[in-house]
Amino acid sequence: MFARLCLIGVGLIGGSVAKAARQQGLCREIVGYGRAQDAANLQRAQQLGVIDSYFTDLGAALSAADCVVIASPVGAVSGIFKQLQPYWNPQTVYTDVCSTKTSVVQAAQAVFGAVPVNFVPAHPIAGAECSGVEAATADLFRQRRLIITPLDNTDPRCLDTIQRFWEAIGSSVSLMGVEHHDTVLAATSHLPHLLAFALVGLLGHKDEQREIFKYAAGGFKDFSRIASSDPTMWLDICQANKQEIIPLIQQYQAELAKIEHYLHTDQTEQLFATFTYARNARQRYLDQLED
Ligand SMILES: NC(=O)C1=CN([C@@H]2O[C@H](COP(=O)(O)OP(=O)(O)OC[C@H]3O[C@@H](n4cnc5c(N)ncnc54)[C@H](O)[C@@H]3O)[C@@H](O)[C@H]2O)C=CC1
Ligand SMILES: O=C(O)C(=O)Cc1ccc(O)cc1
Repeated sequence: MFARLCLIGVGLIGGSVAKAARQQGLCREIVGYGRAQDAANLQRAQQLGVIDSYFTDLGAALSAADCVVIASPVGAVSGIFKQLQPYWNPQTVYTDVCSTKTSVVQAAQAVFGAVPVNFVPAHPIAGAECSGVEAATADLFRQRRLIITPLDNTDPRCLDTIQRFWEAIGSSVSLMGVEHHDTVLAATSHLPHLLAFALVGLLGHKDEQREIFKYAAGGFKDFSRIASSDPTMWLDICQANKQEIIPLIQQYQAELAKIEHYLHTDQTEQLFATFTYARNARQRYLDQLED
């Protein structure tokens, strides 16, 4: 499919894209690019056989690349577009894997004036609470969703290429508007991560925290897993999508206040109805996972 795949950022997601693309025979050569401070990580990625070679010189990394995947933290994307601009090649397909899409598209608009037709914004809805190339796996995206947020001017051939790439890796691809993506992901990904950070932080500050964590059951382990996620990555995501996240925090606070009120006033039926409604909603979520 590609002669040279260039990954800008070779961590959990970039490394997993590389492993999956290699396993499926989607490219002849895979190279990584990073800043001087990323060199040790890139060297490790090469040692692990995730990439064939790496560069800290962007021009060298991009040379002969027919596909470029930006797999850096959200906050680095604007700077990366600025660096890419002088080398931008109309024959190359560019894409990204970032968790927020409006910020990425706005960054491209700011640098290029209009989002280049050969840039296809994308987001794999798959990952983990761990980061780094050591955690990369070839099957991370298998049977997982991937959202592409094309723009009106996106070249259909580039869109088709990126869609086929992710399908070959095993993902189920959906197309969605850029802003709609950020609304949906704020609810199911960004808010839950914030809630996990908030709860574990709250408990961690308590004097009896050792006792609390010692006797935590499986439910706490399930709920708190994503509080092990990379704080830098989540800072970037939350800042980039705060317009969508803040109203959800407010709605969640209102929901908690309602539950608090039911408890205070012994409104058993209301409390039961609240739990039952949520349980049924989760069942609907589980049912559609099987579809
Ligand atoms: N971790 C997850 O579960 C998921 C993450 N994402 C998105 O994927 C992107 C990458 O996340 P991860 O792979 O988890 O992070 P990671 O921390 O494992 O890897 C990011 C890599 O980018 C490199 N990097 C940082 N700034 C750079 C720059 N200016 N130029 C070149 N390289 C740079 C770092 O050295 C690091 O190796 C993020 O935008 C994240 O929002 C998307 C789906 C799932
Ligand atoms: O670890 C988990 O359960 C995740 O939710 C991983 C994840 C993190 C960020 C994304 O944009 C998509 C998926």
